[in-house]
Amino acid sequence: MKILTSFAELEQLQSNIVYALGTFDGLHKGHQTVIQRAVAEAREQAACTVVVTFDHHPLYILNPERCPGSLLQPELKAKVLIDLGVDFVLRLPMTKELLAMTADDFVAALTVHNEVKAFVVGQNFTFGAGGLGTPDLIKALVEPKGINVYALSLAQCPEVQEHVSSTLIREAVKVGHLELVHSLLGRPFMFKGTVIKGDQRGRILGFPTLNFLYPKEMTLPPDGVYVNRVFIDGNWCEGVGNLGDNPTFENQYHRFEVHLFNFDKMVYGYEATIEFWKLLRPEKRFDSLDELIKQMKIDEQAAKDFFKQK
Ligand SMILES: Cc1cc2nc3c(=O)[nH]c(=O)nc-3n(C[C@H](O)[C@H](O)[C@H](O)COP(=O)(O)O)c2cc1C
Ligand SMILES: Nc1ncnc2c1ncn2[C@@H]1O[C@H](COP(=O)(O)OP(=O)(O)O)[C@@H](O)[C@H]1O
Repeated sequence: MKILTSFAELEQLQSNIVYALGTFDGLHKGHQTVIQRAVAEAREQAACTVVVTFDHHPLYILNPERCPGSLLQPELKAKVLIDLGVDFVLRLPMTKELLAMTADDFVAALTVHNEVKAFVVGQNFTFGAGGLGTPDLIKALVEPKGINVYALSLAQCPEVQEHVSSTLIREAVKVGHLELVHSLLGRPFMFKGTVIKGDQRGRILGFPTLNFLYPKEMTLPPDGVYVNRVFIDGNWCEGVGNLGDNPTFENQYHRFEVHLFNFDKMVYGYEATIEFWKLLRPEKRFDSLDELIKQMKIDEQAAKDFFKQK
């Protein structure tokens, strides 16, 4: 899969194209339906699939304070898109100029220089200046040229009787409903980070932990203790983690740390991917180390039981 970042790079593409359009934050089940349809259509038409998306949410430019947290970092997003069979991603930098581009100009930029076979979008997709571009507008502009437009109905979420949306998933992450999030994403909620040095206290407590700074652009789950799986040093490991600022101790900072079962290696500086499977309990302040250790043992057993029953 190749990532393009400008219309100029897109123009160089010689092959027939099927587009999937969307912001696609999280690549949830609804997004996956749109992209899978584009990939299938491209195969039928001997075309390549180009997913057109943006590097940031529009509010990142318009009103950064209100910009929602992301559900998937770019590197992990690329991996999901590769697994879906996508050939190209046109990841447009979100800028004032792009936001001012009319919907007609946006469609023209995707069609004037390329041989396009089809567009696939979700029914509620809007784009272009003022969000005035709709699936019907794409149809009006390109169907006369023999280009098919498929506006797919929205994937429904049986758990809450609403359609699957990035907003719904963000809200579920923020309150710690990680099992619902898992079901709506079709995979666990995850982030990627680098192992940093902590206070070197974990090993003394009998619970060495990998420490990470939680990525600030990502939607933040509540502080608490989680069942996790971690990809590190080429393997997936099960574990139990804590997100928070360790109120039992003085002079702490907000971080995520995870104790892995069946792991015994020094991995400072390594990259890891951390999955969140379930919130076990809120973080709390303990009056003594013994009480904290006693609770960590209970947490460890709860996480092991979770994986055993899965
Ligand atoms: C399963 C688990 C549960 C934890 N729960 C709490 C907690 O409720 N309150 C707290 O202050 N710290 C909690 N911690 C964080 C520990 O205080 C921390 O891992 C320990 O102090 C080691 O820190 P270090 O890795 O910086 O050396 C938890 C850690 C783990 C692994
Ligand atoms: N089972 C394990 N789970 C997590 N980290 C482990 C484990 N065994 C060894 N380690 C290593 O020990 C380090 C954690 O030890 P710890 O005393 O908690 O130090 P720190 O506070 O720097 O994280 C990790 O960064 C990792 O390299």
